[in-house]
Amino acid sequence: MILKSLSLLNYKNFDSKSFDFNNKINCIVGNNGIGKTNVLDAIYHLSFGKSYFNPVATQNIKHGQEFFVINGDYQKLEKIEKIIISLKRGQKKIIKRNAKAYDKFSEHIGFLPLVIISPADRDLIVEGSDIRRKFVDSVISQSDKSYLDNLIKYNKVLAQRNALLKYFALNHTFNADTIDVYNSQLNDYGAKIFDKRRAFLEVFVPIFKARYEAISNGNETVGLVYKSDLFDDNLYNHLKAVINKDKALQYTTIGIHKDDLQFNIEEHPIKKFGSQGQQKSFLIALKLAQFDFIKEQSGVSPILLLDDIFDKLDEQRVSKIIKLVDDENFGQIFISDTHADRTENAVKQVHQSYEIFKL
Ligand SMILES: Nc1ncnc2c1ncn2[C@@H]1O[C@H](COP(=O)(O)OP(=O)(O)OP(=O)(O)O)[C@@H](O)[C@H]1O
Repeated sequence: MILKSLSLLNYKNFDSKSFDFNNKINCIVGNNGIGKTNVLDAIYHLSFGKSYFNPVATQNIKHGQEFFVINGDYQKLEKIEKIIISLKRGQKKIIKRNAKAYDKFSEHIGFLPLVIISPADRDLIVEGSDIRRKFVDSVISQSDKSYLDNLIKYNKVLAQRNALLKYFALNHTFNADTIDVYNSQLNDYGAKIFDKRRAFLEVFVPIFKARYEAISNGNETVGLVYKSDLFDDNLYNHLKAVINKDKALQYTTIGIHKDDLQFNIEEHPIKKFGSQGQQKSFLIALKLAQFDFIKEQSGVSPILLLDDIFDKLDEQRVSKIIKLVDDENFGQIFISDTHADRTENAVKQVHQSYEIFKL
């Protein structure tokens, strides 16, 4: 799958900008703050219907403007697919594929598989469990529609149960039967999500370990450990057992929305015990494993976005990373970097087909 061309209108710092891309490697270079990451984010937007960096949709509209439009022409399985995303202040975002608007954005997820590696990935290590759950959900969702459906349904019921707990507290009342209906629904959707997460990690962990070993030359052992209350008992029983706590706190304290993925190095949390270099290698391995997994599941090479990952790395490592991604396994790659020479030198050593876009 190839992004042939991209055009932006009022997207972040761009008024109007168009690109015709190379089928293999595209390097977006320029000074700090010029908009390199914004170009990658626009490409991310086309795959996921939202920004990777700024979750507030309207903040992606250029200051002082009323709307943005992102236009991407893809070649996928010999077909041209035209994707347009537009957002006008005060209105709902629209995603169109070949001029037809999607009813549900979730239908689009996975159609244009994509993996991004960025300095912002550090949040996966330093932030709370929700970021790691989102990572797992995003990897599985790109190749499994029913997973995303179940997740959306689970979250809907969860919000209803939480609203009900608040209502009970406010009105000093309680109805066990209504809560029980929600408990059953959460149990059904939760079990499906738990099973998928467990099955996914069984396949994903060995891929991740192999990627880490290649980057670190096999010097350390790393692990990903899935933590979920559902390993002990089913969600229905758990929800019944914690009802007094839930009533007191007015929200649902147990369920797959509390699952976590522990990142370990030598069996200890990498957040506390990993060096900066080890943490960076860990994140790159995680994302390359995501790439491998999606490719294996979908049969399509995801687009790979490498945002600023060469910063603070010496030339040898830059070449090593480019070499790593430049086997035939990989499809189209987008690289952003402040150093035009550094990127070009590294890229031309390993591939003849590349394009440099100077912003
Ligand atoms: N909604 C917006 N309207 C106008 N400008 C915006 C908007 N959102 C972000 N920007 C601008 O985009 C620029 C940042 O762009 P980006 O992060 O792509 O830079 P970069 O080239 O990747 O920089 P660096 O090398 O520092 O990472 C900033 O100047 C910021 O002010």
